[in-house]
Amino acid sequence: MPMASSDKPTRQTGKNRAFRQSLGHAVDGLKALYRYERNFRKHLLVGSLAIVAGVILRLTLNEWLWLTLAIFLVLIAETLNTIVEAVVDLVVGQTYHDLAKRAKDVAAGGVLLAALFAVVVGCLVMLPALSRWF
Ligand SMILES: Nc1ncnc2c1ncn2[C@@H]1O[C@H](COP(=O)(O)OP(=O)(O)OP(=O)(O)O)[C@@H](O)[C@H]1O
Repeated sequence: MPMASSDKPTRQTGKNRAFRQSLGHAVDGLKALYRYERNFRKHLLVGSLAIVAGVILRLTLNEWLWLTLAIFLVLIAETLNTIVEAVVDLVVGQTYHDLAKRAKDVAAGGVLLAALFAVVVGCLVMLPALSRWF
């Protein structure tokens, strides 16, 4: 999905000079993810619900580690997918290209792998926690 090219009104193309400036651009990246990527918002919502469930079910430290790893892996995979989509669109625009399709499909496959891992972790963590709760 093409993103707007005017996200950065400053139009900076050179290196960042300060940590605060780098951090600002990283936060802009997260805002763009949230604003333009529907799947990122969905994964963020599911991850947040899993955290609420984890608090209610009083997960152990070990369970929290696995759960947060799974949540962040999905969000990072979605970030990489968005990068690939943006770069492919930048290079080929609306033109069909087999390599563009491969790049986008592989990036989407990476998100699917991370999501499957999250489902496995969710089941392995939540089921024992649920059985402790009842
Ligand atoms: N330039 C292109 N050339 C060939 N195939 C393309 C091209 N652009 C997109 N596609 C195909 O269309 C699919 C959807 O591409 P699109 O850029 O719309 O992703 P998207 O729907 O935003 O993905 P996501 O669901 O991850 O947000 C890609 O996975 C790919 O198979």
